[in-house]
Amino acid sequence: MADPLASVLVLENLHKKFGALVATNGVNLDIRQGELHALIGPNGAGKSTLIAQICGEIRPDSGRILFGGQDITSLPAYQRARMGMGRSFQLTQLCADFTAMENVLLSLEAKGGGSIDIFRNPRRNAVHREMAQTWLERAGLGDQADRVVSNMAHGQRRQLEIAVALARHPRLILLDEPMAGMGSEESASLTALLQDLKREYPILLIEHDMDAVFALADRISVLVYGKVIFTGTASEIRAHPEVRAAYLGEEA
Ligand SMILES: Nc1ncnc2c1ncn2[C@@H]1O[C@H](COP(=O)(O)OP(=O)(O)OP(=O)(O)O)[C@@H](O)[C@H]1O
Repeated sequence: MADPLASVLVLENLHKKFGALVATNGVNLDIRQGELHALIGPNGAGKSTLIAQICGEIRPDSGRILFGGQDITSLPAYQRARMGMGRSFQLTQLCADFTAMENVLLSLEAKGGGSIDIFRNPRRNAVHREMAQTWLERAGLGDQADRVVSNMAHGQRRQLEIAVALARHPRLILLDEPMAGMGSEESASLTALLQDLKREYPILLIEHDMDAVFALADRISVLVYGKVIFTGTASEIRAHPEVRAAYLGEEA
């Protein structure tokens, strides 16, 4: 049973159907303080549907979601974001015509709940610029502040999405396939960034890149047909016959 004090996020017996299709079938999962927890599973296993329920984009049919010990099952997505649920989307959420700096500034302004006036208030702008620069540096983009997003490489955009999430002081970071579409060099540099961030932020990582998963995850949960069939460390996952058969494509 998950300890709500040690766990930043707890999913209790979540169910979700789309018509007759069972996408989430009694999922129990907890993300603990200080861990990177990876969620893996074959295509169509229900990973994105689960993350959409965590974020509040899809309402579960039954079950509960606790965030920081509070029941958030019926809260809308924007309130969950305000409570510190930071998400990096599979599809980019960046403003392509703005610079990296401006994107982080927008995120800072949104966190403060103020009006979006990054181009008008010079004094606040100076303070926020300094803060935004810190987040850009943290995400490995210290020298890219004035780069317009549309001119950035794919991997840099994913790093910028992380800087945008960090600027909101997340209590949990949700990453939905951050390595998708990356070459091996970009994946390696994002893996190094996440290695660094996971010491400070609990992270739920959905990822098909198993090298990254095995390098990063403290625990891994395997989702098959909407059900978590096993949760364990990388070596436990590798040794588990049912997981090897169901997911790693080997004979049990
Ligand atoms: N809005 C929807 N309406 C109907 N069926 C849906 C909807 N969203 C997802 N599904 C179905 O639910 C199942 C789980 O899909 P989901 O996208 O969550 O899987 P996934 O594990 O994220 O897959 P992938 O790894 O390919 O992204 C699939 O069979 C999918 O077709």
